[in-house]
Amino acid sequence: MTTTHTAKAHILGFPRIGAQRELKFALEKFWRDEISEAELVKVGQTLRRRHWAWQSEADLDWVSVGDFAWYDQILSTAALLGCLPERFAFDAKRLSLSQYFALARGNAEQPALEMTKYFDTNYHYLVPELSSESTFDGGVEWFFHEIEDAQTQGHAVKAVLPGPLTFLWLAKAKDGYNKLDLLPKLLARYTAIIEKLSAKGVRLLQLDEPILALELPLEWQAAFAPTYQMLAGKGTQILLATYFDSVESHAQLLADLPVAGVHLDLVRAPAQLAAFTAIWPKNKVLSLGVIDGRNIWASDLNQVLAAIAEPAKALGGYLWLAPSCSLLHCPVDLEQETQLDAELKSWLAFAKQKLAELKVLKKAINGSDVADILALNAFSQAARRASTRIHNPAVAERLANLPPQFDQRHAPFAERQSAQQQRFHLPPLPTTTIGSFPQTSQIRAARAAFKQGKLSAADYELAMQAEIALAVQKQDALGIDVLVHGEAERNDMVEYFGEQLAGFAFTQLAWVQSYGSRCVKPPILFGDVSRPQAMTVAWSTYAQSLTDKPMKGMLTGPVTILQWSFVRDDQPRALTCQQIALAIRDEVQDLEAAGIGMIQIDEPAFREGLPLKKSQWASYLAWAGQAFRVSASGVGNATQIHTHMCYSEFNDILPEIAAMDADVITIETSRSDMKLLEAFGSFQYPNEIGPGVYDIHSPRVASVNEMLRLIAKALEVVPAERLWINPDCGLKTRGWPETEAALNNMLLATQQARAAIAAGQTLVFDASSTGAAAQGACACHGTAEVG
Ligand SMILES: Nc1nc2c(c(=O)[nH]1)N[C@@H](CNc1ccc(C(=O)N[C@@H](CCC(=O)N[C@@H](CCC(=O)N[C@@H](CCC(=O)O)C(=O)O)C(=O)O)C(=O)O)cc1)CN2
Ligand code: MET
Ligand SMILES: [Zn+2]
Repeated sequence: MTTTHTAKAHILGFPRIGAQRELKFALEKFWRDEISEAELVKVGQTLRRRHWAWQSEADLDWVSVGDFAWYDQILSTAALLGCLPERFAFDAKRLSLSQYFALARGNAEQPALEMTKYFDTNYHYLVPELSSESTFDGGVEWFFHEIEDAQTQGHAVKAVLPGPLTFLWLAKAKDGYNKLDLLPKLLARYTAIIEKLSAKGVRLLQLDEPILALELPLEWQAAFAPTYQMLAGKGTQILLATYFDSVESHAQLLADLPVAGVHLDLVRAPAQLAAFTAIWPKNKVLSLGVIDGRNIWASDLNQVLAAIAEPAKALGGYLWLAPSCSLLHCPVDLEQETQLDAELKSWLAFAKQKLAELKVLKKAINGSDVADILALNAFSQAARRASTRIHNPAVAERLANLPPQFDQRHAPFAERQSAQQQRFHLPPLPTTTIGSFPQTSQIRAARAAFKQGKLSAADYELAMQAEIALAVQKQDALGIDVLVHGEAERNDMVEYFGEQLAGFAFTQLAWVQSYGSRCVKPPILFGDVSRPQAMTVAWSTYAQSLTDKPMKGMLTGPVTILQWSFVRDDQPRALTCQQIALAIRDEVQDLEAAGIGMIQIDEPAFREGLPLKKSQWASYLAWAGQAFRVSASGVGNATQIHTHMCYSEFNDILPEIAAMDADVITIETSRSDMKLLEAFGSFQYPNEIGPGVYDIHSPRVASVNEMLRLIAKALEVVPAERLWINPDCGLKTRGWPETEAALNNMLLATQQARAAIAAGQTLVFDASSTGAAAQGACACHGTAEVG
C-alpha cells in the first residue's frame, strides 16, 4: 500500500576517506609531489560520486552534498565563507589546494590552524581563527561545484553545511572578542550562500547545529531564533540537524523556528522524542536519527519500528528517517571484512550497511512487505543477546568479588614517593619521553609483511627487537634518565591491546578518519573483557635487559581503550570500563613481577569521554577515575605509576585528575605556553608532574632557550622535587632526525636548569618573550641566565 504522504530517508553525511582509504593515499601522494593536483581532484570526485550512487541505490530521497572535505569540513567551511586567518595572507576566493593544505598543516612561515576534538568524538577539526576584523566575503566555490556535479549525475541534492552558530562556537576569537558580535556579518554570507543554492535549484539545506546538545549559555540559545529567521524564506528550505545528545530542553524553541524541519539523535537520547511529538507543529518535518552513526552494531529494526510507530502515524509525510549523526564516525564497508567470523559479522553494520538498513525501515514505514528481512534481523539480534561469546561468567564473578580497597594504592603518595626515590635515585628534573618513537615506514612495512604472511613471526619479532634496541641506544646516547621501549610493535595504542584481549574483535579495513589523512581502526569490543595472557611483558623486559636505567612499562588505560573502541551497546559503559580496568591491572602486576619498576598507563581520552552536558560530568568522572585506579592500584609502593594526557584542557577536572593518584602525570602544555600548569599550581596538584616542554605535532625543532623558558615557567608553580622534563606527547608521527635534535635540546635545557638549581639560583623567564629570546634576570640571590 502506498500513501501520498510517504516517509522519507536521508543521511547527515558519509565518510569521505574511502573504503580503501583512497583519499588518504591520494592526499599523501599529493603532499609528496607524487601526483598532480588534477589527479587528486579526480580521486575526490570518484569518491563523492561513488558515495552518492550508494545513497541513491538505497532509495534515499536525496544525496547529501557538502560532507566531503579535502582535510576537514570546518576548514572547508571557513574557506567557503572567506574567513581565513590574516596571518597566511591568502585570498579565499582564489585559494589553491596547496594553500588549503598549508592552513591545515602549516608552512615554512606559519604554523597550521589549531586542531582540536569535535565534541566527544575522536575526530579532530581545525579551529577557525576569528577576530573583530574578520570578514566573510566569500571564498572557494568547491561546495557549489560539488552540488552541480551531483546534479549532473541525476541526483536530488540536499546540501549540507555546519550551521552558523555551531561554526562560530567552534571558532576561536582573538583577544577575548565576543564571537557573537560577528553573527550579522556571518549571516550575510550564509544568506548569500542560500540564495545561490536556491538559484541552482537546491530545495533543501541541512545546517548542523550540534551545539544545541551542550548546556549552552543563554546568549547563544537566544541567538537561534533571530539567526534562523534571517536564513528562512530564501527559497531553499532548511533542516536544522542536532546530534550527540538530547535537545529536549529546546523543544519549543525548535518547534517555533521558521525551518522546514529538525533532526534529532534518538540513539544517544531516545527519550527526547516524546517531548517533541507532544508539541510538534503540523507541516514541519521531524527527522528521526534512529540508526547509530557512532557505532558499528546492526540496528534492531523491529525495535526501531516499534519505537516510532506512533509518531510515524502522526507525522505522515513529515517523518524522515536517518542515522543519528553523520556516518563520518563509522568505517565504510563491512563486506570487505573477509576475516571476521560470520556470526560476529551478522551483528554489524558499517556506513554502507546502514544505508541498507535505512532502506528497509523506510519501506516498512511506507507499507512495503519487508517481513523476511525483519524476521532475519530479529533472529540475529536475539542470537547476539543470547550468545555465550559475549558473556563470561568468570569476569562477572571477579567483578562481584573485588577485594576491599582494590582501587587504592597501599600507601599515600608521600610514602610512595620516598620509597620510589630510594629505589630509583633519579636526578632532580628527571627526563623522559611519552612512549612512542618514530613509526618509520620500515617498521610499518615489516608489520604489513608479517600480517600478509610474508614475514615469519620469529623474523617479525627480531625486526621489532632491533627497533627497540635502536630506540634504547639512542635514548642512552642522549642521556635520558627514564627510558621507554618505543612502541615499535604497536600499530596503534588501542588497537594493539584490542588484538590481544578477549572480548574484542579487530578488523582489516574498518578505518575511520581521525584528522586529515590520518585514520584509526578502532577494535570492536563485543563481549566481556579479560586478558588471556601477558601482552607487553616480553617487549618491556627485553628493552630493560638492554639498559641499567629504569625502563617504563607502557600501557593504554581503561578509559582510553573504551573511548577509542567500538563498544558494545548492551550494558553500561561504566561496567565495560571496569572489565577493561581489571585486564590492565593484571598486566600492570605482571610487569611489576617481571621487574619493571615504572609503569605508564596512558589516558589521553580521559577528558574526551566527558558527557557533553556538564550536569552529567560527576557520574562519569567517578566511574572513569575509579577504573583508572583499579588498573593502577595492584602494585607495591616502590613501583612508580605514570599516566599521560594530551589534547585538552584539564583545568575544570583537576581534582578528579588528582584523585587518579598516579605518582607522575605527563601532560601536554607547550602549545598553551604552560597556561594549563598555572591551574595545576594554584590547585596544588599533589603528585609529580611532567608538563610537555615542546610540541610534537610539527617537525620544527624547538630551541634550548624555548624549552628553558618553559621549564622556568613550570618551576614557578611546581617545585623542582616534583617536576619532570619531557615532550608533550609520543613521537610516533615524527622522523628520527628531528626527534633526536629536539630531545638533545631538551636535555641541554635540563642541564642548564639543573645547574641553576644546584647553584641556588632562581630561573627567571621574560614574560614578554614568546620564544627563543627568553632571558633571565634576578637581582637577589644570583642570576641564572636563561639563554
Ligand atoms: N586510536 C587512536 N586514537 C587517537 C590517537 C591514537 O594514537 N590512537 N591519537 C590521536 C590522533 N592521532 C593520530 C595520530 C596518528 C595516526 C596515524 O598515524 N594513523 C596511521 C595508521 C596507524 C596504524 O594503524 N598503522 C598500522 C597499519 C598502517 C598501514 O596502513 N599499513 C599499510 C602498509 C604501510 C607501509 O607499508 O608503510 C597497509 O597495511 O597497507 C601499522 O602500523 O601496522 C595512518 O593513518 O596512516 C592516527 C591518529 C587521537 N586519537
Ligand atoms: C595520544 S597519547 C600517546 C601516548 C603513547 N604512549 C605514545 O607515546 O604514543
Ligand atoms: Zn599524548
